Amino acid sequence: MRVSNLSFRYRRQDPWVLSDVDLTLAPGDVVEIVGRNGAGKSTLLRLLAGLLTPVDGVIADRPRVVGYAPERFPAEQPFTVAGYLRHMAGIRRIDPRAVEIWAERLGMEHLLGHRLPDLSKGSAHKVGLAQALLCGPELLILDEPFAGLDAATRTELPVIIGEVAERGGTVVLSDHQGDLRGFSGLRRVEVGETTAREVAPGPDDPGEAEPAERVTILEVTVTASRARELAARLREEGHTVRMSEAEVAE
Ligand SMILES: Nc1ncnc2c1ncn2[C@@H]1O[C@H](COP(=O)(O)OP(=O)(O)OP(=O)(O)O)[C@@H](O)[C@H]1O
Repeated sequence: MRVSNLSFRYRRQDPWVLSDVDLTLAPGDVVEIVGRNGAGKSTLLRLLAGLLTPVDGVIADRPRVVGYAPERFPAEQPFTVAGYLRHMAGIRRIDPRAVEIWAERLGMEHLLGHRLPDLSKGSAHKVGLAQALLCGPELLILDEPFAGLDAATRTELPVIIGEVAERGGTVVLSDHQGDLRGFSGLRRVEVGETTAREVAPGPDDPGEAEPAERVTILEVTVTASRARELAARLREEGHTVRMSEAEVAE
């Protein structure tokens, strides 16, 4: 995906938020957008997601399936969590049973029957994350995804991000709290003074000097009835687990 000479302002009389931005994002990239408050991080994320249109310049080769989780999920909607997520799955032609799988993964199965407007801030935020992840995004855009998350989900989210990247997806996110610092291979793009430029990884990042421990993929065949329990146990131990489509359909 290539961003060329991108410029954007919200209204004709407004100052430019971004001007002449060039950026290349490759499959498997995980890119953190950094910058001070008001620098234009959310604006750039919305442009990348295709929710805003550049005033000048182009965004080419955007992947087909885009998942976007906003900084603040609009919870004032007349749905239950399950109703909303199933509806989103329907729009995206996803097996609705994937809703339960993501709900479990994000620790929100107990919320499926709750009404969206009644959710706490953190729970509403999880619904925003779930709808972005449901579609199996090739481009995943997350605006402050760690904000307000409980400890278990804060630990799980980098694993999920790693899985999306591992299967060739591109992940772009803002992360004020620094939860992704130390993520191996993390690229960083700084937004400020209307420009966006690649900057070196922060001091906590392992970068190239300290390669991540070698990993291997182990395929395990297990009866469908035991799959979820085993997957949960392996995830608790910190492993990345991906289940086959057959299990999603169980
Ligand atoms: N809908 C909008 N209409 C007009 N101006 C906007 C709109 N949204 C954002 N802006 C302006 O665009 C600029 C960039 O805002 P943006 O939200 O992208 O910054 P940010 O880096 O994400 O900030 P923060 O770190 O506080 O979330 C700011 O000056 C903001 O006031």
